Amino acid sequence: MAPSLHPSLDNGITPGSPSFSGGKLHCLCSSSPVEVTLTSNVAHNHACGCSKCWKPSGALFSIVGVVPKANLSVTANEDKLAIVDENAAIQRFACKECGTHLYGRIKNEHPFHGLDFVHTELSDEKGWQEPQFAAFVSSIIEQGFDPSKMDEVRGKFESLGLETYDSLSPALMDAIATWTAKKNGKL
Ligand SMILES: N[C@@H](CCC(=O)N[C@@H](CS)C(=O)NCC(=O)O)C(=O)O
Ligand SMILES: [Zn+2]
Ligand SMILES: [Zn+2]
Repeated sequence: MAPSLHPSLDNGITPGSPSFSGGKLHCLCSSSPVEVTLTSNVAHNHACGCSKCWKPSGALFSIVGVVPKANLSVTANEDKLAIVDENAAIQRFACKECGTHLYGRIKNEHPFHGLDFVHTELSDEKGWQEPQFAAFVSSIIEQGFDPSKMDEVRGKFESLGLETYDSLSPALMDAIATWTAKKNGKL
């Protein structure tokens, strides 16, 4: 049996709606959940296998997309949030009670500065952009996944129509390289 990737991938992908214009995310606390309101859909939504992105229990991958930070606000119980790792490029704000990551923000100079990283599965609304690709796939081995089963994992993504990468997608890697070249005066 193919390994479980993520609940929103295992039974097929539900396409998002191009006219969807945002909604609310909640942490998993049964009382006083943290609420984040987004005023746009996400972009670049993807599966991430890295060790830092929040995954639901039992999932091998995170599903994470971006919104401009101006489109994100914490609208309830912000006092429950704390930064997971102050030194990471992405400062991930997690609920201190249930551990769910509500959003990740890039604090310093960075190609993705101005974008926030969010997990749309934390919303009850339908229409969020569907996952577009899988990133940092080989990183699941670092967390203890059996390397001999990687073909099954990549095959499952392929059957879903998603390309797999061991860093980010070519479009995002090109965006990072362009930013770096401009910073260094090469472009
Ligand atoms: N192999 C590493 C990869 C970590 C990594 O580079 N993650 C990417 C994708 S989320 C990143 O941009 N990280 C920046 C950060 O976490 O601040 C791991 O699994 O921890
Ligand atoms: Zn919580
Ligand atoms: Zn990640």
